Amino acid sequence: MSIFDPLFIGIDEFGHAVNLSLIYRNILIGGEPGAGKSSLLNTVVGHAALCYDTDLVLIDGKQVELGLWRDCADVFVGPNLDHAIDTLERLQAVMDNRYTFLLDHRRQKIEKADDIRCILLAIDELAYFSATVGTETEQKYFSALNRDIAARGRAVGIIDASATQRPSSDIIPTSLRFLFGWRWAGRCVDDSSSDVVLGHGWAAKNFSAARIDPNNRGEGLLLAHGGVPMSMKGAHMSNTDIIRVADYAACIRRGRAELVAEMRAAA
Ligand SMILES: Nc1ncnc2c1ncn2[C@@H]1O[C@H](COP(=O)(O)OP(=O)(O)OP(=O)(O)O)[C@@H](O)[C@H]1O
Repeated sequence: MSIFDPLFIGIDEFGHAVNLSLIYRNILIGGEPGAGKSSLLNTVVGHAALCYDTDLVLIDGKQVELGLWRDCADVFVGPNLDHAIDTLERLQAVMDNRYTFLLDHRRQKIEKADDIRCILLAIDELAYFSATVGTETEQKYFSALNRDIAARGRAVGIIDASATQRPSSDIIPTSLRFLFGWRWAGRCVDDSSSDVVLGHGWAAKNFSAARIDPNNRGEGLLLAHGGVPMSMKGAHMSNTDIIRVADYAACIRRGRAELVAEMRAAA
């Protein structure tokens, strides 16, 4: 699989598959606790884990939401703000190097044929790093780094997938939201929280994730290709499913790394 191909993320209200292209995009996932955010993020990470052209950078304040992918990840960050900041700084340096490459080759974005590995940056839970742990200065620095990566990373193959259970304007200011082309709102407590994820004004037009049945976990409003929020149910992998896919992905990734090392040694 390639990250340049659309990924299956669930079904719409007619039962049709919902496929989402993630390359050159970021995705914001918001909703109340239990809405199904981690489930959707796991689907995105699982797809990327199986892609031959994608590295994984996973930042998970709770550790267990994305922790099953740890063996597939190039970097796995737990509840450690210093480590998260250090990781985003390194990602920023990679991003800058890639822009230098593009400039040198008179190009504006990387393409599939470039053989440059894309990077999925997945963050669960955004508010943990931007508003809970550390000093205010560190939190602001983390947010600034994440904003920069979301703003400039897309053209150089860095995809930002961030999830939060606190869809409020202090965690997702408008300036940050607009950097996420794709947005998914699981059930939210009220219309304004739903608008924080999807964008101001959608609730007034009857697109509010506050109307989702709290028992219908995984149901959400997706703002993507069509430009209008669509109702959909996210694909869900059980713990066992994730372990199976993650073990398989770790195995093929290790195999690839060994193959590359062998080819380099032979060259
Ligand atoms: N798409 C889905 N289909 C079926 N069940 C789902 C789906 N998504 C989530 N669930 C159920 O809801 C539970 C909570 O989902 P999940 O952990 O993804 O929520 P969350 O929004 O990430 O919660 P939190 O903010 O507390 O981390 C899951 O354990 C699962 O049982």
